[in-house]
Amino acid sequence: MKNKIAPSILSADFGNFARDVKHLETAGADLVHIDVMDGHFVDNLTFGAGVVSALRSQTSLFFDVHMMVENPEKYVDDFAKAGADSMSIHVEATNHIHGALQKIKNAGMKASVVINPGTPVEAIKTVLPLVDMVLVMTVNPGFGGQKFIPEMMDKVRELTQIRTDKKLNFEIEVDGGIDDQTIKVAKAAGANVFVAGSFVFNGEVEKNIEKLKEELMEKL
Ligand SMILES: O=C(CO)[C@H](O)[C@H](O)COP(=O)(O)O
Repeated sequence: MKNKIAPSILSADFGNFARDVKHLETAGADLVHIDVMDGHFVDNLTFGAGVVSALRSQTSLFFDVHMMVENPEKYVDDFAKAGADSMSIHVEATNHIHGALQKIKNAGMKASVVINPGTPVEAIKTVLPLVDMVLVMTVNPGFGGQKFIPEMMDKVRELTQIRTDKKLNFEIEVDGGIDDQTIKVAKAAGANVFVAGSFVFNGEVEKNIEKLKEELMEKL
C-alpha cells in the first residue's frame, strides 16, 4: 500500500490556519489530518464542520477528519457537506459503530474506525470488511506532543495479518508521537498512513515532511 504522510493541523498556527493548510500541498503532504474534539470524548476542544468548510477552498488535498467526539454519527452529513473526504470515528464513542460507518459511506466519504490505546483489535473485528482504513492511536487522544506508545505495534501487526488472511483492503494509519524514528517502527509493523503534528510543524514544514519520507524509503 502507498505510504502517506498526513500532517495533523492540530499543531498548525491557528492564527494563520488557512495559510498553513494551503502550504501543506507544496510542502509534500499526502493528506490533511483534521482533529475534531468535543471536550467530552477528550479533554480538549478544537473545531467543527464550519472550519473544515472554510479550509476546503485552500487546498485540493484529501481531508482526513478524525472525530474525537461522542456520538459522531450525528455530524456525518455536516462534515460531508463541508468537504471532508474521509471520517474516522472511535469505536469507544458510539453504541452503533456498524451503522455509523455505513452512514459515512452512504454520505459519499471513506469510512475509518479508530481504536484508543486501551482498546483491543477484537473490538473492531466485525466492522473490518466495511472500512477503508483503521486508525490505531499511538497516544491517548486529546493533545499533540505526546510520546509514541510502542506496544501499539502489536495491534498494527495483528491488523496486517487479519487483512491478509481475510483478503481485505483497509489502510492502517497511526497517530501520535510520530517522528523520524517512530515512523520506521510503525512502517515495519505494517502501517502505511502516518499522522504527524508536532514533528511536521515544529520548524520548516517542507524539510520535516521530506525527512519523514526519506526515513520511509530507508531499508529497515
Ligand atoms: O489525534 C491527535 C491527538 O489526539 C493528534 O493528531 C496527534 O496527537 C498528533 O500529534 P503529535 O504528532 O504531536 O503527537
